[in-house]
Amino acid sequence: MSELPPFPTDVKTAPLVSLSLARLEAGDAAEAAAFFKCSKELGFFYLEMAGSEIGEAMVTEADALNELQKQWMSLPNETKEEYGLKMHDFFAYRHYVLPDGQRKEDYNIRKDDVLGVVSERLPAHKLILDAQPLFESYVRHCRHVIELLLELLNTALKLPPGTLGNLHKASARSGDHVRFNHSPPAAWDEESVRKGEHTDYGSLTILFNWLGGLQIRPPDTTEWVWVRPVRGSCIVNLGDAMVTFTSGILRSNIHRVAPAPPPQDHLDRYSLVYFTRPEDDVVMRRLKGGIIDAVEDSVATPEMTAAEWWLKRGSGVLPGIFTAKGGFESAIPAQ
Ligand SMILES: O=C(O)CCC(=O)C(=O)O
Ligand SMILES: [Fe+2]
Repeated sequence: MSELPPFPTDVKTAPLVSLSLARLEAGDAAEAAAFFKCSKELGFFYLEMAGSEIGEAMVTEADALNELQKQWMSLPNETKEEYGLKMHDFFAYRHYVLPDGQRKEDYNIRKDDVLGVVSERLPAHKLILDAQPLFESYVRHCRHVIELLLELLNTALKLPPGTLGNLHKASARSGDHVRFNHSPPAAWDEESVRKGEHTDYGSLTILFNWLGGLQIRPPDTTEWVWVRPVRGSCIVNLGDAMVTFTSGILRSNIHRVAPAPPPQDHLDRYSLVYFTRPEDDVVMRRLKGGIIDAVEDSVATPEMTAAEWWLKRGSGVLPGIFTAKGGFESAIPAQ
């Protein structure tokens, strides 16, 4: 990895706690309690990978996928568009034209293609197909982390054993995917920054970024604060599906990606995301059991399958839910 200019010290940063993957893997009760606390209060945390064999492998793989995505995003636009929305409504290359004509772009690659859950994979460029072993290893490692976190949440919520895990089996069809994100260096444009405000709509998200730019708006505030990238850690956040399943016990926090702050603002920004979603045929509604039974029915989500849900959210038809001031708001576009 080439050296990047540092994230600035004079900007306001978000109060994310840092949890250790190794300690969570080892069954450390205090770490598990800290995980449940931040899943309820902020819905975002750092996950430090050092000391975990799988975590350390993920850091190396994320760096390799970052290099790969730089190459992929450098392909001619016509080439990338061969894998665009005409190929698939969501698992595709997408772009947004900034006022200066440059493209903010992403590319969604589904877990079911990488792990062979579908018999026929969507077409992909040679760069992607040649990196199949890297993708497969990375997706399996992300799934290891996801399954551990779901199990810990299941225990903390006092749900019958395996409830959350059984809604998220890696071998079942789902909207899980890897995302490459690229933003070129660009002047701050309030409209495009605002357009990007969103909650994630899946269950859990694993994010690697190398430059600043990610901002969150903490609960009970109206101020956007920066999330500092931390080398050797990923950022994990909870999505709207966890809010629906738990009737609001868990939090899916609003966030957005702004141009990186100086002295990082002249660089192209890339990030690598793994989104987990419930299995396609899971019905999106509050779960029965554990401490969820004791809370009021506070999330008015129309019932539909997870497949309908992520397609609607992914195309912007269904607005997001997020807890800004303890209530539920819906006036944001989907991402
Ligand atoms: O690029 C980042 O840091 C965050 C990206 C993100 O929030 C998303 O793709 O949903
Ligand atoms: Fe997001």
